[in-house]
Amino acid sequence: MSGSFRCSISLSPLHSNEFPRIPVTIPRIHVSVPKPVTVALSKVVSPLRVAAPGVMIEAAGLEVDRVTEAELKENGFRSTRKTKIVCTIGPRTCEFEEIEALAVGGMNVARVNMCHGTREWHRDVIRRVRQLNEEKGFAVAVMMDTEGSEIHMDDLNDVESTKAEDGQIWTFTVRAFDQPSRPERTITVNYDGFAEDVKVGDELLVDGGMVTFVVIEKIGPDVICRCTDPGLLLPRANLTFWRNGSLVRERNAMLPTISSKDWLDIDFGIEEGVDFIAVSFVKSAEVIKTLKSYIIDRSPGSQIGIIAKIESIDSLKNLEEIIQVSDGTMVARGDLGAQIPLEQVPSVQHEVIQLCRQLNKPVIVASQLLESMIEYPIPTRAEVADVSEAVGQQADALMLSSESAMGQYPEKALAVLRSVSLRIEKCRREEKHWDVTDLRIVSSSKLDEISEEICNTTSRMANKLKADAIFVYTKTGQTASLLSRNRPDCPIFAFAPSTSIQRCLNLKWGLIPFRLDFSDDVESNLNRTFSLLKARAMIKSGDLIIVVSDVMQSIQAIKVP
Ligand SMILES: Nc1ncnc2c1ncn2[C@@H]1O[C@H](COP(=O)(O)OP(=O)(O)OP(=O)(O)O)[C@@H](O)[C@H]1O
Ligand SMILES: CC(=O)C(=O)O
Ligand SMILES: [K+]
Ligand SMILES: [Mg+2]
Repeated sequence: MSGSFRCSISLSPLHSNEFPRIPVTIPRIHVSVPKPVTVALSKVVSPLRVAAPGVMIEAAGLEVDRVTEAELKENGFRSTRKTKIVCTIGPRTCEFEEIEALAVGGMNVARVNMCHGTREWHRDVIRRVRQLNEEKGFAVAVMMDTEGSEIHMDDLNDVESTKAEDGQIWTFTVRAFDQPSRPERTITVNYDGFAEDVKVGDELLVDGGMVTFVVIEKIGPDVICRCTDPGLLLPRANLTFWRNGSLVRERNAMLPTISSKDWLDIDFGIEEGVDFIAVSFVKSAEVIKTLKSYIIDRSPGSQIGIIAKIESIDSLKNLEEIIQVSDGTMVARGDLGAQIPLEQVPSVQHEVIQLCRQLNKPVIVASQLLESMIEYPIPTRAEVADVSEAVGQQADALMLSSESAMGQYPEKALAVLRSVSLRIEKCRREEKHWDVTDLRIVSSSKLDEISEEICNTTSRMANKLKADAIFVYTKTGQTASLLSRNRPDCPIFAFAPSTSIQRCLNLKWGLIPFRLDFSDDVESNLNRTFSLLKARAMIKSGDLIIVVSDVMQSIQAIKVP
C-alpha cells in the first residue's frame, strides 16, 4: 500500500524477564519495507449499538469517552486538551442531568467529599456517574475524598451559616447540645482535647482566617473567645489555632489520619467500586501503605488509586516518601493555606508538581482556582492567572471545589478551566518546552528501566517527527504513565484491557484512555486498532503514529495505511 512505511526499533531479547547481558546501547534497528495492512474493515469493525438517542457505543472492541472523542475530532489531535479536570459534586450538581452537563463539559473525574452529605447521597451520586458512563458513553472516574480527623466545628444544625460580628463573645466547647438547649453563640468542636490544647491569647482561625477569634478565657470544656475578624461561620468549618505566628500542634497532631468514620467510608468506597480514594491530611507515607494493604486484603486485584492530599504541615517534611508510595497527589491548597503562611503555598505547589513529575505520579492542583465564580459568571483576572500558572507548570489535573459543588455557575467554571488549559498548552507547545526537563530514572529493575528509556525516546521522537499521536498498549497503565510524564506535544492513546484501568488513566496529563482487548501480537493489535479508529473517523490514512507497548520493548513509527 503506498504511503505507508514502518520503522521499528527493537531491543533484544523480547519478552525476556531477564535483562540481556548484551549492552543495550547497541539496539537492533530494523526498518522494514512498506507493508500493506490489509484487513477488511467489515470483518473487524464491530457492530454499533445505539445506547441513547444520538449516542453510539461500540458493542465490542473499542471504548473511549465520547466527549474526548468529539474534542479530538473538533480540535484536531494536537489541540486536544491535555490537562485533566476534577469536579466536586455537591448539592448544585448531584442530579443526573447536572452530572451529565459536567461530563459533556469535559469533567474527567467526579469527586465526592465525605465531609458533607449522607451515605445515601454519596451512593446515589456514584451510581449516577456509573449509569452515565454505561448509558451515554462517558468514561468519568469517581474519586472519594475522606473527611480525615482534623478539627472542625459542628454542622450548626444544618443552618446555612451564622454571622460572627466584630468584638462579639463566642464559646467554643467540646460539649454537645440538642438543638433547643444550644446556648446562643456557642459552637461545638469535634476534638475532645481542644480545650486543653489551646491557651489564653491563642488565635483561633475559622477556614484559614475567613473569621478570626482570640481566646480570652478557659472554663472547663468551654473556650471563651472574642471575634477579631468578623464573617460568616459555615457548617463544619475547619479550625486551626496559632500562637506567636505559628500553627499550634499539640496532641491534635496525634489524631489518626484515617479516623474510624473514614474507615467505614473507605469500606463503602471499595463496595461501590470508586476509582480513587483521596486521603485528607496525610502526614507520612505509613498511612498510605497501611491503606493500600487494607484494600488489597479487602478487595484483591483492586485498581483503586490512592491519592495523598498535601494539606497538613506535617506532610511537608515527608513529601518525597509520601508521593513515592501513593498513586497520585493533590495540592489541597484550602487547608494547606490554613496550616502554613499563605505566601508559602505557591512554592509548595511548585515543589509538589516537580516531585510528582520526577516520581511519575499524577498531581492535582485544588482549591480556589475560580473561587469568585461561586457567585459570578466570569472569573477574576487573578484567577485566570492562577489557573494558567498551574497549567503552565504542567500539573496533570485541575480541580473545582465549591465552584461546582455549590456555586451558581458550575458549567461556566468548567468551561474556563477548559479554555485556559487549551490556550496555555498551545503556548507551551509553541515555545518548545519539551526538551528541557531532565527526568530521573524511576524504575527499580533494569528491564523496567529499558521501558522507561523507550518511553522517553518515544516522546522525543514524536515531538521531532511531529507525530499525530502515540499509541500505547498497556496492561497495567505503567507504560502509558511513563509516556505522559514526558508531556509530549501529541496526545497519547492508551489502550487498556479493563474499564477500571481506563478510568484510572483519566487523571494523567495528555492520556486518552481507551478500553480495548488486545493480544501479545503487536501487529494484529495495530491492524485492529487502525480499523476500529478509522471506522469512527478518529484517525485517517497518512497519520503518523508512534507505537509502544507493555508486552514488547520496541518503538514503531507507522503511517496509517
Ligand atoms: N455533598 C455535599 N453536600 C453539601 N455541601 C457540599 C457537599 N460537597 C461539597 N459541599 C459544599 O461545597 C464546599 C466545597 O466543597 P469541597 O468538597 O471542596 O470542600 P473543602 O472544604 O474545600 O474540601 P475538604 O473538606 O476536603 O478540605 C463545601 O465547603 C460545602 O459547603
Ligand atoms: C481540597 C482540600 O481538601 C483542600 O483544599 O483543603
Ligand atoms: K475531605
Ligand atoms: Mg482539605
